[in-house]
Amino acid sequence: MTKDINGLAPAGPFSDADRAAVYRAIRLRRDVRGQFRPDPIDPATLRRLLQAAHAAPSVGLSQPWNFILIRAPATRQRLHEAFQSANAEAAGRFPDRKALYSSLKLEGILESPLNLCITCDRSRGGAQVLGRTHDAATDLYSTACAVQNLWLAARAEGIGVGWVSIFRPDDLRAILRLPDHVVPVAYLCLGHVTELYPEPELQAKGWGQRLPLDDLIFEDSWNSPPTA
Ligand SMILES: Cc1cc2c(cc1C)N(C[C@H](O)[C@H](O)[C@H](O)COP(=O)(O)O)c1[nH]c(=O)[nH]c(=O)c1N2
Repeated sequence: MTKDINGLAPAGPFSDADRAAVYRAIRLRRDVRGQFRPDPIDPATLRRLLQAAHAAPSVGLSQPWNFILIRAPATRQRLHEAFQSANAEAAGRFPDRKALYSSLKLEGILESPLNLCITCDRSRGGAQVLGRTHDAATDLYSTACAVQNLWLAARAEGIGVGWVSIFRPDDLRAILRLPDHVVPVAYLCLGHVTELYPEPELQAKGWGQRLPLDDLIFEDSWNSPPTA
């Protein structure tokens, strides 16, 4: 990219086609549980996905993430068992919808060719991090930004991503041998996909619905009426 004399790069809008591609990736990104193909993700593609994650914004440029690539079948088996145990407990938290809950597939730990845990090192950047001085959670938010970057890039690459959060955190810590200062933010299943739901799967299966955007927009304060 060319630089101007102040060291800044041009920042005009993308071309129509490029803009459409960005919005398309956002619109067509899905959480994937059951559509993974078993063929591996080639190293160059995986590298692009990790580069996309690593390009995320982070508080004070602290880049608190690490990427744990999980391929070993024995490790995945243990994680799958940890999921099953937590998921059985979770089903009991929805007594009125237990049958529907239990019918949902909520992970692809064993079917996907790659699992990836994105962690947040809460000590990264030292005791004081610019921008984190008054909100300690901002390192976790930064890590979530990395997850979303990867998720969108993966959609563009034809790689499905599924986020699995139904684990007892101590199980994840023990299996992945995480030190105390490292938080497992996202456990992801990755693999090629040829078909995706056109809408959130949880919507297609009657668990929930996307809320109308206009109901979520306030002006100036929480108590203002919706703008619509
Ligand atoms: C922090 C977090 C945690 C989870 C999820 C997402 C996020 C952001 N999602 C995926 C979630 O169900 C999904 O994103 C929504 O249903 C919307 O669907 P699409 O992502 O648009 O397909 C998810 N899905 C699932 O099957 N098992 C899970 O444990 C989780 N956990």
